[in-house]
Amino acid sequence: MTYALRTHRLTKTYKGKEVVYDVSMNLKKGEIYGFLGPNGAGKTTVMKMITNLVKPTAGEVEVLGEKLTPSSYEVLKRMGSIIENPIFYEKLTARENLELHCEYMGFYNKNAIDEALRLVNLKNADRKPVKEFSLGMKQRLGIARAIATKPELLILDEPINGLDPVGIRELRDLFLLLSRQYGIALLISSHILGEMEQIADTVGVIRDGRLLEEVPMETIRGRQTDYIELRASDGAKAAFVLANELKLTNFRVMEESGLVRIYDLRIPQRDIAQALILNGVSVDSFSRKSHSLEEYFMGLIKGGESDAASR
Ligand SMILES: Nc1ncnc2c1ncn2[C@@H]1O[C@H](COP(=O)(O)OP(=O)(O)OP(=O)(O)O)[C@@H](O)[C@H]1O
Repeated sequence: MTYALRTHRLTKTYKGKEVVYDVSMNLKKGEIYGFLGPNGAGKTTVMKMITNLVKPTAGEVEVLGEKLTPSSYEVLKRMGSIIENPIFYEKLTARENLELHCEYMGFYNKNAIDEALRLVNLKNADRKPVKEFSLGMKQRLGIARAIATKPELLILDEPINGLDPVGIRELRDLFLLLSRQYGIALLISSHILGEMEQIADTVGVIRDGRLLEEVPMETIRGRQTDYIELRASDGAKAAFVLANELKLTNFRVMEESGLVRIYDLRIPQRDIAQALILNGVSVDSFSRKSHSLEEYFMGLIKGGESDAASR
């Protein structure tokens, strides 16, 4: 197996406090890795260590098979990144910003700049000064800058933050294109789980500086369970009908106000609705659902919290 990026027991301590502890991540070539965690979990610190902006207290980073050292200039050229908000020369145009960056990186190639602007859909805006750009355009320009030097690995810290739904969709399509057509591996941090669910191949969940889990999306999908969710006028009464009239055991009343989830899908929805109504329970909504990444993630985070509380 060839990896684009691996970290081995990466640890960072600030003033005696471990903000990242023992993080071992494995990002395969060409894949999209969703790096998920709540605010303050340590995502940016991990990414700064990966890009050599911060020195690890302990542990190692391996980029494209090479161990990172303070003088790893060559391998770092094969990696593009946006950590925190990308900063540009505001008075210069998109193209001028990219030209300066490529020259600085020792990689000047007009075609690569054209292609990067085209890929992020800024070809028509390339003569505008950056100060006239929207947040979404700036994010896309940041990505154009990161890919103009043809990297094999991209590190993107919360690229979706603050974007509207259209901006998010554009970036999602771009990430898929970069990974699937250009074979670039992407490490993308986010706390917007729904977005990662749609594009990630692997998900790593970090909380309190610790990597709680690293798992292929396929495995999470395999764990998903379908259920019927209904909102009844009376949760307790609905439970009584489900247990006694329909002989169901695998269901849960989520809220006393009447939100019920039924995991046993053998009885048709129509029969369930009928039994409830005949027994004086009205049903406001009825739908078939499945556990999303959001619920999986919340389960992990909450599991952590209750462990901590019981310690
Ligand atoms: N230079 C520093 N000195 C001291 N503490 C720091 C420093 N940088 C980060 N921290 C702390 O490390 C923890 C992790 O921060 P980090 O920015 O890595 O989290 P994050 O997951 O990226 O969160 P966010 O999404 O809010 O940026 C936080 O408690 C933060 O206050």
